[in-house]
Amino acid sequence: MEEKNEVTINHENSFSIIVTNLKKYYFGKHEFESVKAVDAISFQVKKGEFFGLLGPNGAGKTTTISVLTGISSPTEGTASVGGYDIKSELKKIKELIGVCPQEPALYKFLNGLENIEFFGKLHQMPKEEIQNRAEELLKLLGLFEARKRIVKGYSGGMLRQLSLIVALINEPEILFLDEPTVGMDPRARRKVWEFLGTVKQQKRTIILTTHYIEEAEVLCDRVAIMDYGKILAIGPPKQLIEEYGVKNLEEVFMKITGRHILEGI
Ligand SMILES: Nc1ncnc2c1ncn2[C@@H]1O[C@H](COP(=O)(O)OP(=O)(O)OP(=O)(O)O)[C@@H](O)[C@H]1O
Repeated sequence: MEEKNEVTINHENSFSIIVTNLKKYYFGKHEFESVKAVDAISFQVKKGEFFGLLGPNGAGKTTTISVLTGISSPTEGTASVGGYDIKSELKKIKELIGVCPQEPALYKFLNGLENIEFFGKLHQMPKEEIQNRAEELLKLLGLFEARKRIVKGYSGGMLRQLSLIVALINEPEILFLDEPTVGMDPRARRKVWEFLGTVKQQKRTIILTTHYIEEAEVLCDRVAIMDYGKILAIGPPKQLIEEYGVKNLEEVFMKITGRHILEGI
């Protein structure tokens, strides 16, 4: 049930992301070592949409984000982000996006606020703007009190929250979140969901990867269910649940694959 589209790079169109027949293969020395991490996927994300890539470990979610954000190059296929081509206009794309990677990339020996300031300066933001934005985001995520603590002492959940703030510091039009709540306790997870609800109201486009069913159902306008590099189903959570005549997205996945999403995690 893939959405097929020809990529037409149009900076005024209503799509933030257009992915067409995208492939990312990792080649090993031997055939059996090669992996089709992303295997001919096509989808579009509308401006302002909260779009989820939902699937088990190894489904190809992170690889998809890596290709769309220029961390790795595609084996085949095309994609545009913010109207710019991922192969030839990466510099423009970098100006539009914020990325919250699966492994937070922060400076452990700086405190939380210093980390935010560092990344704000990289974006050439004025000092006062960085301060104001940092304060607002730290308060929204409940990290304000910990802002002057060295990051080395942060818990895994706090590191993810700080990583989220860093990804948002420059007010990106398009936000990529790779498993933003992994390892968080339910309270911290709900706090982040609430926060992301606020971010969504700011009309940003958000692409989230997750293997948490509830996260996809609560946050996403539409989800693409991925497995073994392919998109198996795509649509609004409620619509998919109805279409497959089941109770939740976990059961949609089960109905298609005969497996649980969380199997093996
Ligand atoms: N650099 C790499 N070299 C070889 N294989 C890779 C590489 N990166 C990812 N893979 C493989 O590609 C497939 C997809 O991995 P990917 O990390 O994109 O999945 P995922 O859905 O994000 O899962 P997870 O949530 O566990 O990160 C997996 O089989 C993985 O082992």
